[in-house]
Parts: sequence; structure tokens; C-alpha cells
Amino acid sequence: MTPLLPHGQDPSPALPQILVVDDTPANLGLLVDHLEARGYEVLVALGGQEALDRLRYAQPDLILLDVMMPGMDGFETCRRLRADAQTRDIPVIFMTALTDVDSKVSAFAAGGVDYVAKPFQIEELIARVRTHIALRKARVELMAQKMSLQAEVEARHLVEASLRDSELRHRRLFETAGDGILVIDCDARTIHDLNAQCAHILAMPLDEVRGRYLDDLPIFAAAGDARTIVDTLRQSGEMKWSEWTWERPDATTVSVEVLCTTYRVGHRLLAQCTLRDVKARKEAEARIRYLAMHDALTGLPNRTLLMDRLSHGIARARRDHTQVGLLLLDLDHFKHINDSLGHFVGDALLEEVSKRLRSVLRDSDTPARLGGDEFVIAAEDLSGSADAESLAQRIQAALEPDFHFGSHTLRIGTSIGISMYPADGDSPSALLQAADTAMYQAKKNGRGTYRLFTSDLTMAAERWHTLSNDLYGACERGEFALHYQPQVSVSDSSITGLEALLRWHHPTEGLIQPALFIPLLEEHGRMVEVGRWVLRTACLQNAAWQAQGLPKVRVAVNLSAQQFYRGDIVRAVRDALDESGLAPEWLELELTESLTLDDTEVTVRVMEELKAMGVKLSLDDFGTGWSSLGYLRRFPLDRIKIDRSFVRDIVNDHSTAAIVHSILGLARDLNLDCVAEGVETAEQLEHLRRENCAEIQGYLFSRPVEVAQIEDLLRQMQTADVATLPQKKSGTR
Ligand SMILES: Nc1nc2c(ncn2[C@@H]2O[C@H](COP(=O)(O)O[C@H]3[C@@H](O)[C@H](n4cnc5c(=O)[nH]c(N)nc54)O[C@@H]3COP(=O)(O)O)[C@@H](O)[C@H]2O)c(=O)[nH]1
Repeated sequence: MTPLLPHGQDPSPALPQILVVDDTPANLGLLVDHLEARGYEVLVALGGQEALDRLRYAQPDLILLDVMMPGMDGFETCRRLRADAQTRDIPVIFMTALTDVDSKVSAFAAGGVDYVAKPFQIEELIARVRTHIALRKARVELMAQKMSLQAEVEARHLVEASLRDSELRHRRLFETAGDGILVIDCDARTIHDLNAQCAHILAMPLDEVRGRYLDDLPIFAAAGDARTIVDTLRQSGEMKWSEWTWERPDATTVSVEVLCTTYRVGHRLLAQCTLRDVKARKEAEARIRYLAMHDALTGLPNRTLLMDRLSHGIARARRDHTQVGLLLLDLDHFKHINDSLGHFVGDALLEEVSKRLRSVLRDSDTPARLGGDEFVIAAEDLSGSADAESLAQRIQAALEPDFHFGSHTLRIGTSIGISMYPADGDSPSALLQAADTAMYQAKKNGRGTYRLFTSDLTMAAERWHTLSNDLYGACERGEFALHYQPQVSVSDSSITGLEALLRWHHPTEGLIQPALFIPLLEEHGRMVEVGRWVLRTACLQNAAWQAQGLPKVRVAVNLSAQQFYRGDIVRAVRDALDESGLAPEWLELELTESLTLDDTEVTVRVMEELKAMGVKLSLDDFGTGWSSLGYLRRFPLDRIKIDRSFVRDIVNDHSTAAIVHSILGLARDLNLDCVAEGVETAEQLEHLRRENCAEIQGYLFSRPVEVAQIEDLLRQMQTADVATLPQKKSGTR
């Protein structure tokens, strides 16, 4: 064991260490003295077990082991040392007085390396000790050498294995790469190697390409002289072609992007070229270009492409002295369909419309979708506006038949505005502006029509835009008012109801009729907010009349589709009733027939919620819509209002009279009340009286009038004897 050294003293090289095992302390003392005197470090143990214990912590170079010891004798101790891997190699010299052959044999059999007889000659013992320590040292050094040799071999194997791995990995990468890889030997000007993808791009078998001269391959013929390529590679170390196109042996054409870089292997200069097929990139670019130019839903050209085609069309027409027509289409009621039936049906309708449009167009016509329900057709090579008009008629005819989507059957009209090059503008944007103006006019004239642009329409369009601006804040500025038109009992001329009709007191233009500004409010999404104001005002007014003790009559408020589907109408009605204190039975909501387009759960549910509150529901403009009569049974209605277009012709036209007769019969069968609208003459009234129509509304009794006049009428009703209707008209018309 290495003794602790005083501070500052260098440790001497480790001394050979000897463990002496003897149960006789006198023997031990003697031996220790001799051994230490000869430069050995000595450990001692007084018995076999103690020796084994010490050897757990020490690794002496030699053990001197007494044979005859109490407890575990020397032989047994030696056997145990040999059995333990940690002590197996420590040489053991037995010291014993037994000198018979058997004892000596036993000593060697137990694993001893030598034997000294007691009493021993100290010099002999020292000589044996030195020899065995030298032998052990030599053995240890040999083993160390063997081990380092083995470690070296193993390390080399490891490096070789990892080189093989790396080579395999790179080979695999090379072979399975998505890009083609071609290795050129710049000195021999041959193909040194290539991967399967490269062979695929070249459309040549791999083995046929490997080793070939560059000049023999069509790819290099396409790129230029092989010698020039190699020279450039030699000089600059790299080369790049963004697109390299050539015809392959199988007669197909391929385009690749190529990047070559050189590297040295030993004395050879190689160049690795990566060939990337640019077809996928070109397809993606084409797709992006397509998406940028087309409408994703219908696949029709979008505004950008339309404007481009239009400007080319105008240029051609200028050259050929022909005309270009621009038709701007707006699908009537589309917003309503989208809101009520959902975007799925809305989208399906737009797709179907685009198909039908395509079916009536010539190759030289460009259909486009600008967004929403706005479609445009640019028609080239026209000889005049009559051609554009006949195209408009063909389009309207194509869109006329019913559209079927699942359980929904829809009919959709189109308003079309037409502008012509050169008459109405000589640029795409001027033509589009003119067509837009004409389209608004077509819509105003009654939907489902077309209109050619004329310069006076510009003024109408300008007025439209001015009014749109003026409408902002009109409600807050108190510019809206309600007029009321009585609904009257045919039997006794008493007023049964008052229809609330919205009026706009424009600051400079005076009173503006709702037919002009309600579509504007709808267009700008303001009808929900203004409709709420109408509801609230009508309820407060009716409650105030009742509070004044005037006869109780119902007040009828018109609801637009926008209010019904987007405005949380149930809550708006409840708020109006709560705030005014009006009993619900005195409020009637007039729903237009177009609302019944959607006879789905939503419509029925909202109607039932309104009905459950106790308000009355009536169906306005009855007979003008295109929905089935079946909804009359499904919807919880109280009243239908026969549209004034029927009343107008009721006296002169038999078939109209027959329709009104049927409507009244149907209403009776379904237990619905009926009001005939637009009654202007005594003859119409008489006809309706004969048909047992219970109530009428129209100029014959009164136009819509201001609050004060309605109050007069209600007071007259309180006091005067009720006269027949025609007599009543004199005071109020
Ligand atoms: N959603 C809302 N719609 C409203 C509201 N206020 C009005 N309107 C709708 O605007 C349309 C035009 O209304 P208006 O100009 O007031 O015309 C009404 C009557 O003046 C007119 N009428 C009544 N009697 C006669 C007649 O004998 N002859 C004749 N030529 N016209 C007559 O009819 C209009 C009322 O029609 P209706 O509503 O169908 O009962 C109109 O569609 C209004 O609904 C509003 O607050 N919200």
C-alpha cells in the first residue's frame, strides 16, 4: 500500500508490494524486516481469512503464504484466491516446514507457483520473490500489450464498420433521392455514376449511361458542348441551369433544373450534378396562375381575367370595327336564398347557374364571376346592341327553369345590365361601370328584366349613390316617420287595422317613398336596425292611441327577409311590446311571400315563437310569389293579403276574378282571414263584397296618412254613424 507522504515530498515510483500471511508474529516480523530492507512494501495477515479480507482492498504483486495455520490453512486459502477473478493472477509462494513430496504436490495443486521450506534461507526466499515478481511483471506487460493490440484491432473494425455504414447511408440517399444525381468525371469527360431517378429523367437504362462519354448523351448536346461545360466546371467549380429542356430517346420532352458542383477524389476531379424535374413546380405555378385568374367555386374567370380578356376584346373590336357587349347579371333574391337556405344551397345554385350560362355562350364569349351573385359575360364580335339583347334573352331563358337541390325547388330570375363598346365606353372599367348602372336600373324596373345602358341612367345611378350616402344616420337624425293606412271592414266600414308604412323626410328632397329607399337599406344591411325602429314606433303609437281611449285596432308592421333571418326578430318584437305595453293581439306582422321560400324548420320555428307570444301573422302580396301553396297549411298564419295586382284586374279580367275567387275559398277552408289590397274603385269593392271578402285596404278608403289624420279617422269612427265605404272616401282621399 502506498504510504501517506509528508507535504512537499515527491512520491517515489510505486514499490513492489508483498502480502505475507503467517500465524506466527515472530516469523512475520522477521520477514517484514528483510523484505522492507530490500525495497519491498509489505502487507501482513495473521491467517487465511484475514488475508482474503485484506485482498478485497489490495492488489499485491506477490503473496507469501504459510501452509500450517489454524482455521483456514494455506492450501485452502490459495484455492480460494485462485477461484476469485480479482486475485487469480497474484503469484503465491508457500512457506512450510512440510517437505514431503505430497505436501509439495498439494501446494502446486492448490495453485502455488513456488515453495520454500522452513526454516528458509532468506537469500533464497528473496531470490524466489524477485523472480516471481519479475515473471508477473513480464506477464502483466504481455497481457497489456495483447490487450492494446486487441483494442487496436477492435477500433479498426469499428472505424471500418462505421465507414461501411456511412457509405451505405450515402449510397441509399444517392439511390433513393427524389432528384436525379449524375457524377461526371471531369478528366475523362465520362459519366462516373448516376442514380435511378437520373436514369428515369434521361429515359435511358442506368447501365447504358454509366461510363459513357458526355458527348454521346443527348442531354449534353442540348446544354451545349460537353467540353465547354467541363471547362467551365473546372474554372468556376460550379454551374447552374434554371431550366434545361431536351427531347428524350422516347420522344418525350423533359425540363430540369441543374446544379453542378465539383469535388476532388484523390487526383480526380468529379462534378456532382443534381437534376430536378421542374414539371411539378411548373404545374404548381400554373395552378397558382389559374387560381389568381379564376373563381374557385365555379371555375369561371374572375375579375382580373375578365378585365384582361375585355381589354384584348376591345383592341380586336377597334381593329375589326366590331362591337363588344358587356352583360352584368345579378341573381334576384340570391341574398335571401343564401341567408335562409344556407351557403351550401347558395353555392350549389351559383355552380348550376355558371353551367347554364356556359351552355348558351359562344366560344368567343367570356363568362366571369365577380363575386357573390354577380356574373358578367363579355361578348365579342357583335354587330350591334341587338346581339347583346338576344344574348340577354337566351341567358334569362336558360336560368328560368326550376333549380332542384335536395328537397328544395328554386326559381331564380336575373336582372341584366348591358353596356356596349364603343358606344358606352372604350375601357374595361368604363364598360363595367355602365353595365352596373344599367343593371341597377333593370332591378328597379322590376326584377327579371334586362336594360341597355343609356347616358341618362348615369344620372339615376348618381342619385342612387347620393341617396345611399344620405341614408347613413337618417334614423338617428329623426328623418324617418311612419304613415298609417287603414284596413277596413267591408260590412260596416269600421277600421280594423292600420298598416304602418315607412317614410323618409329627406332634408332637401322632401318625402321619399319606401320603394326607393328600402332596397337601399337592404343593400347596405341597415334594414334590421331600421325595422326595429319601425316595430318600436308602431307599438308605442298604437299603445298611445289606446291610452287616449280611441277604438282599439291592430297595427300591421312589414317585416323584410333580412329582419326575419338575421335580426333576432323574436327578441325585437318582445322588446317592442315590453317597452310599449301594447297587448300582443294588437300587433300584426306582415311577412312577404318571398319569406316562405324557405319552408324549413327555421321559418316555421320563428313563426311559431312569434305566434306563441300572441301576435298575429299575415302573408303579404299573396299570389305573386312562386312558392307552393302547401306552406299555407304549414305556417301558423292568421290572415292573407290578396295582392293589389289581382284587385286591379278583378273587374275586367275573368281569369283574375277566378283566381281571387279561389284565393278567398282557400282562405275560408283554412280558416284564414283575408284582406284585399289596392282597392281603388267602388266596382272593385262591390266585386269583393259579392265574393264575401271581409276586409279591404286601398285608396278608395284612404291613402297612407300621417298620425294626426289617423287619429281623426279613429275619432270619427267613435262618434259617427258608420257609413258604407264609397261614401267614406270623400273626406279622406
Ligand atoms: N320591410 C318594410 N317594408 C315596408 C315598410 N314600409 C313600407 N314598406 C314596403 O314598401 C313598399 C312600398 O310601400 P308604400 O310606398 O308605402 O306603398 C304602400 C301603399 O301606399 C300602397 N297602396 C296601398 N293602397 C293602394 C292602392 O289602392 N293603390 C296603389 N297603387 N297602391 C296602394 O301599397 C303599399 C303597401 O303594400 P303592402 O306592404 O304590400 O301592403 C311596400 O311593399 C311596403 O310593404 C317597412 O316599415 N318595412
